[in-house]
Amino acid sequence: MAWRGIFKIFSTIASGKNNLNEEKMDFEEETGDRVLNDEVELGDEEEDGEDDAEGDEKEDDEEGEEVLALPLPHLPFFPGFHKPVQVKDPKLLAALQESYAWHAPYVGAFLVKDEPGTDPSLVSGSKAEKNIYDLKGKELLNRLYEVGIHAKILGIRGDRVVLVALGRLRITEMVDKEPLTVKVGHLKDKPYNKDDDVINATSFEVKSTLRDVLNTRSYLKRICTQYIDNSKFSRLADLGAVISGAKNLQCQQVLEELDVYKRLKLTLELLKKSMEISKIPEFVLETDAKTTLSAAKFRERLEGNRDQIPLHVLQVINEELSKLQQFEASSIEFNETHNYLDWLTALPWGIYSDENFDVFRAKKILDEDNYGLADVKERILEFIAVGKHRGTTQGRILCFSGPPGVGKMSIGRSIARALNRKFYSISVGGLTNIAEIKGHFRINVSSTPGKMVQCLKTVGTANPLVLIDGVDKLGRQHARDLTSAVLDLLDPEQNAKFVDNYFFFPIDLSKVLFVCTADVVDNIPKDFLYRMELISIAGYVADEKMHIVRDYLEKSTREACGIKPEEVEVTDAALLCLIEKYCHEAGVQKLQKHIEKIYHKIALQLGRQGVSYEPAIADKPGEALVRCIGESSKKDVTDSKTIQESEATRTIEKVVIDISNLADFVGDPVFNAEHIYDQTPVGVAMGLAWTAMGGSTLYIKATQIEQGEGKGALTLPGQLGDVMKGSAQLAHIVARSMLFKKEPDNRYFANSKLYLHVPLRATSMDEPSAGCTMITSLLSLAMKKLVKKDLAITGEFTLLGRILPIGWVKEKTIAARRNGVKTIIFPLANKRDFDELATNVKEGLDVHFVDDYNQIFDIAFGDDQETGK
Ligand SMILES: Nc1ncnc2c1ncn2[C@@H]1O[C@H](COP(=O)(O)OP(=O)(O)OP(=O)(O)O)[C@@H](O)[C@H]1O
Repeated sequence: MAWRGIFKIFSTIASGKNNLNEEKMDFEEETGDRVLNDEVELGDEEEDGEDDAEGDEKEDDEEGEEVLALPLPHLPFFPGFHKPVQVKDPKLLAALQESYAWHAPYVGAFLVKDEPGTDPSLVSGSKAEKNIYDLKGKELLNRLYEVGIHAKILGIRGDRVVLVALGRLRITEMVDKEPLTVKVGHLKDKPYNKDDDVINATSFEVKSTLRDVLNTRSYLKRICTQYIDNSKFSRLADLGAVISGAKNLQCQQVLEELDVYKRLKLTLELLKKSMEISKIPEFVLETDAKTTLSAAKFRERLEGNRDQIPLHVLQVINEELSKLQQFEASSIEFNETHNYLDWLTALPWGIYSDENFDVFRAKKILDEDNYGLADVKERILEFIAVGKHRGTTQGRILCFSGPPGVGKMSIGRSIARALNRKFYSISVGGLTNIAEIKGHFRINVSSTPGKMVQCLKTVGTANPLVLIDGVDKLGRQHARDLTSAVLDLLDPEQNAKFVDNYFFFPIDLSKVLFVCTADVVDNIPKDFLYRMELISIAGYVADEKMHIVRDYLEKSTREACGIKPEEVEVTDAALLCLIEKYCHEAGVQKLQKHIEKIYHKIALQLGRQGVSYEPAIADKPGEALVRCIGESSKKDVTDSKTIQESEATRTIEKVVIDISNLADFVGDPVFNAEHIYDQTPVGVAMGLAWTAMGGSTLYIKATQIEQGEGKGALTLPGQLGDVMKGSAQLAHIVARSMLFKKEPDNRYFANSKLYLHVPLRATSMDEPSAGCTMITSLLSLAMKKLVKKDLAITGEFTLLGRILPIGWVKEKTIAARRNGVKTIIFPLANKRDFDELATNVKEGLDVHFVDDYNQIFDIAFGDDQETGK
């Protein structure tokens, strides 16, 4: 600290010496580099004659003065104080020298804001200083706080300029770009009544806290004490801010506050915090070894961000540290308090990662982590771009919906990476108790805080991206209070004051960015829905899965298993077989599991693989010998000495996985209930459905269970929901009237008791889109005609003969492609939905859009259709 030197300069000014340049030189010689620090110096309040605010004055009373703008990268300073500033911009320095020489030694000094994207509460000079010297004109102007100090140059030596602050001012406009010159308006404090009890009481408290702080800093006490008693309220507030040692943003807030009462309050808070911090080291000296060690550990943790810890938390820390001192080191109370302090001091108070809004970088990251999903990525880029304009991404909650394994979590992780936020996920589906969110009350040693606090401790920053995984699982199986606890987390009104039961004081979660995922949107509790922006991910067709497995899943699994690319080859045919025959899913979760299974087996085989004594037989020198694992695994060399000796001539036998040996790694293909028939038999038609697992194909099957004159009836599976039951009955009526038109003599429906089977898995979403498929299967049975091969039909039918649109067009189309469907019939009203799909999803499909069942009839039972007789 350069306070001794500072005091000398102050005395110089106070003693009325005019040759400040000379004095400054003495000062520098005596204090050396310390003058480079951003220390401020107490000047003579009366000498500069400013800031006589008590009781008078209007704001901005002197408009229009032009001054050079001097950026202050570290701390603002206050009227009545002196400050040496290093000026690194040669043009600005020359201009300052000229002003000084021409006896117009006035300048505007403005604190530099941190770089855009940096959290303003994370104050650090280096961040502010970074690149500031490259900025000119408007760019520089935008990086300066508008409110600054009107200062007089007292002397210049080299690139160091000594200033005394005269008063506050505000930039009104830019006059010159280089060096930056601005027009300013002078600011005066708002009028106030100096006899007011409240302001007097506050100033009294400021003085007393200031004295307490000074008692811990004897080097300042001597210089400052006289000013405490003699300063006006406004100057007292400024003095307090400086002595508190607060960082730039907090001091800037004091500088900008023209209401003297509010300024005193701000300063009081800063001083109290400074006081609390100063208590911690005192304690450490007084206690026993174990407690000292613990306290030292806690103190060390707080070291970096002391100033960012809220006052109420500091108070709790100090109280708990005092308690710790009173307990036996082996007592339960000691351990309880120790745990509590451990949590308290491990939280990232005021530590934020710098948010990055660069959309080009974000796009690169999203592409690096996730294949395809162009529309989803575009939405995310929009989200980031809006965040850039607003200065924050807070307040909007994205919710990714879609079946398992479509990459919802992976996208969330990429957003965190793109925004430069830490990532943490909380699966709410697995929560059983509100305490998992809100924490346990501190009643015993094993009590812990809730997930959110655990998250902050784990990630080490106060602004992570937290993925709430499975919001659709809330509500149904959970107690109402757990659901509302999660809701409070997401609510910007509530989460700034989130109270974890373990701490019992508010923790600010307002800087956390929440993103949610859900499998089924319809199951998301309503209270959540209206806060969210839904982005759905439908699933992947085979060629997309091929890219994902080749470029992402295989690569990451191979790396995780420590296998080199040259040691293994999984052929395209094997991967395609895996996709088509083993993994009938919308996402790639099963595929990932199968790839892991394959690679674990490969790792074992490579581990068992012997070492060849012969030189590698390869086309090119150094190339690995490629041989099928079946042949090679017979070699079993176990002698480790021999292995070491033969390292130099080691032959890597590449494991090749093809269709022929795929089953050795993943077993036989699984039964695919979505594709049972190559050609559906009479009475069976294929429909398209949507379930929580994504789109799927399903077979609707009509069977005759009884025959006889006048026996016409329809029986349905018991598990069918009301909507589907209604659809089936309507389908029976429509099919009967259709048959009468097509084959008037056919009395099949009148004389047959039928059973209409709908697969259980398709009935979970009780909806009417299978209506047209039901009619078709009934007609197929009645006319003994096969339905066109590889045809899937979806559409709701009304009694009036209209075909109504259905939902989940993308999901259903993907499911159709996955199950070898060649022709799809969609309602005409869904044409637009289909047209909007990506080309690779629509590829190779013959799609018909209809608004009348006759059109379906013609496609399904066209002239070339075989009869099933
Ligand atoms: N488009 C994609 N590109 C690359 N990898 C993907 C893609 N989609 C999914 N994956 C990968 O598939 C795996 C499963 O994805 P993820 O866990 O993100 O799915 P999810 O939709 O969140 O599933 P769940 O609902 O079961 O939680 C991850 O390894 C993920 O990286």
